[in-house]
Amino acid sequence: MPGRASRPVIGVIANAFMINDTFPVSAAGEMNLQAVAKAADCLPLVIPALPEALSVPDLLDACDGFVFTGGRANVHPSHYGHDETEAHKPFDPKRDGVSLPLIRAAVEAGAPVLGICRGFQEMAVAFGATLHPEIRDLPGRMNHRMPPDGTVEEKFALRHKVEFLKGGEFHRILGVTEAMTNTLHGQGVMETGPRVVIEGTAPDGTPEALSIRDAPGFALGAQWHVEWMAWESAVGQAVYRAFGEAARARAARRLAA
Ligand SMILES: N[C@@H](CCC(=O)NCCCC(=O)O)C(=O)O
Repeated sequence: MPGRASRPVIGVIANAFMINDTFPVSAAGEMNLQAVAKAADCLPLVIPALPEALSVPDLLDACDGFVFTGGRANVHPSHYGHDETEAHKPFDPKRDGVSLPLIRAAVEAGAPVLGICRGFQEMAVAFGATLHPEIRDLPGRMNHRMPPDGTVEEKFALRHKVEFLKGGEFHRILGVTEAMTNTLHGQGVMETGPRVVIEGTAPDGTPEALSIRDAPGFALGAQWHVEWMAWESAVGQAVYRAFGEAARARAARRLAA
C-alpha cells in the first residue's frame, strides 16, 4: 500500500525531561529503540510525552504496536486511588497522561503492548492494580533498585531469578519456567485488578511479569529491563520476536481491511 511502512511501526513511549533544568524534552532510551529495530525487526517511532498534542485514535492508527518504556519517575498514585506522599515522588504527569489511556485503548483494540519496568507498572495500574512506593521496606523483600555506582553494564547485570507461571504466556513464549533478570526499580505491584495476571515472580514474591486477562492481542509486561541487549539474550530475543510477530499480524490485518 503506498505510504505504508515496510516494517510494522512501533510507538515507543517517551519520558518528559528537562535539559539543563531549562529545556523540556521528550526522550526514549536508545536501548528501547534498538531492541525494537534489532530484536523485533520493527520500525521504532518515539511518542512524545505530550498528551495535549496527541490523540489515542491517531496513535492507534499510526502505530502497529506500542512499547511502554522504563522511567525514573513514578506513576502518580491518584491513578490507583492513593494519596501522594514524598515516597511516591518523582512524577511525570505528561507521560501518565499519554500512557494510561493509550494502554487501555491499545489492549482493547488488540494492538500489541509491551510494558517494561515503569511500563509494566503502568499496565498494571491501567487495569486496576495498585503500587507500593518502596518495596524494599516491605518485610522479606530484597532491594530491587539499581546499584547507585558502577558502569551501565553493572547496573543492568542479571541479579535475581524470576519464576514464570506454568502454562502462561511468558512460559509459552520463552519455553522455560525460570530466568535470571536485571532489576532497576523501587516500586512494585501490590493488589492486582481482576484482569492483571501475575505470570512471573521474584524469589521474594515481587511481581515481575504480567499479562492482561482476555486481551484480544499481545499484552505483556516485564518488571525487569527486557530491552537490555535484547538481540543478544535468549529471553530478550523470544519476547521481542513474539511482540514483532504480533505487530506484523496486526499490520497485515489492517492492510487487508
Ligand atoms: N520509577 C519506577 C520504575 C523504574 C524504572 O522504570 N526504572 C528504569 C530507570 C531507567 C530509565 O530511565 O529507563 C520504579 O522506581 O519502580
